Amino acid sequence: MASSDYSKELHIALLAVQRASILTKSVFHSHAKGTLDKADASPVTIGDFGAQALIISALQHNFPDDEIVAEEEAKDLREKSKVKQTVWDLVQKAKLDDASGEKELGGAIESADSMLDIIDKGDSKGGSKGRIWAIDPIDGTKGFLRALMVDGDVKVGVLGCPNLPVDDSEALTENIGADASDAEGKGVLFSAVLGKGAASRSLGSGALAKESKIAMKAVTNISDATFCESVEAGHSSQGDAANIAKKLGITKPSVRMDSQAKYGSIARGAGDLYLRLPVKKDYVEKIWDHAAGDLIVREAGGQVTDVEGKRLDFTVGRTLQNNKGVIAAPKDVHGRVIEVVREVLGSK
Ligand SMILES: Nc1ncnc2c1ncn2[C@@H]1O[C@H](COP(=O)(O)O)[C@@H](OP(=O)(O)O)[C@H]1O
Ligand SMILES: [Mg+2]
Ligand SMILES: [Mg+2]
Ligand SMILES: [Mg+2]
Repeated sequence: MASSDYSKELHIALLAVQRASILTKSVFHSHAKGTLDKADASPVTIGDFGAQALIISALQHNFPDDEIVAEEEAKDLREKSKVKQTVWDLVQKAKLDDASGEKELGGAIESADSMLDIIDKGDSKGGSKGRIWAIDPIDGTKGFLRALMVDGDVKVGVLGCPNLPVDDSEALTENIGADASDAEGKGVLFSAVLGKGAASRSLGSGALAKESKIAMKAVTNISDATFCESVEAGHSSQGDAANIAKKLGITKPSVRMDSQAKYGSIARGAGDLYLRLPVKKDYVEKIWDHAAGDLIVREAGGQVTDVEGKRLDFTVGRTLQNNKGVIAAPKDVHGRVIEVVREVLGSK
């Protein structure tokens, strides 16, 4: 039975991210060598399917009664046997260096067909009752996210960021996009448990590394703040962000970064604000893009809301249909940021 302090959930989620990152690294490396057939499916898609299968298999082994909301579905794989085989080959090879960790995750998946069924176990409708995991097998091409919600509250959040340095003094000096290199020695895992603070550790491929507590940086003068936003202009309005920054007196250029690495970066004080400003009126954010980041930033001393200042509501299904955009900032300055966000968005 699951423990009440969520230590087992955290441990399994962390190990599962490490195992999934072994697979995604191998996808990116084989793609670089041109061994994957791009005409069949993009390497990112292959990585997404494989990572989702590995993660759900680990969660099911440990928490068989939990529901899972995951981004991908196996439909396309069922129709394309060649891609299915490619994913299956990758999944069979992705193992932790550490045999005891591999055992804790339930070991290998039985067959290619059971892999497809496992991928489709991520089809929960979500909601406000019971234990539900939210999973993004690969986010913004190279991050990983998982979070456990219980009765609509995020209790455990884990983010894997293979392209962020473990030491935050190096972070936010450059824009980190989809093509950032996957150099050895890089990679960080962020995590949080509700009420117990946030931590980071290096992302490895076997037993878990030792964690260090993280906290947001205090912002005494908001004009000195650094803000992050999406690399993709279609995901967050960079024009609105520039206007908001200007009104706050911010002169530093924004740091553009893929994935929920933005949440992890501000949570450890490498950067201060995360602005995600709606581009399309009808786009609804997905819970797997935000559940872990929301908890990690709040446990590091921040506040996370939508553009109107409402907390993100994870209880209404697979999407955040009650929210628009995301504004994350240290608690003390969050209210001021929202004021300016409303001014700028309201005057459009
Ligand atoms: N029009 C849109 N507005 C906001 N987010 C969008 C979007 N279209 C896609 N996304 C989401 O943005 C995520 C990446 O976020 P970011 O821009 O911060 O890197 C994508 O995750 P996936 O890459 O997992 O599909 C996707 O879910
Ligand atoms: Mg996607
Ligand atoms: Mg995503
Ligand atoms: Mg994804």
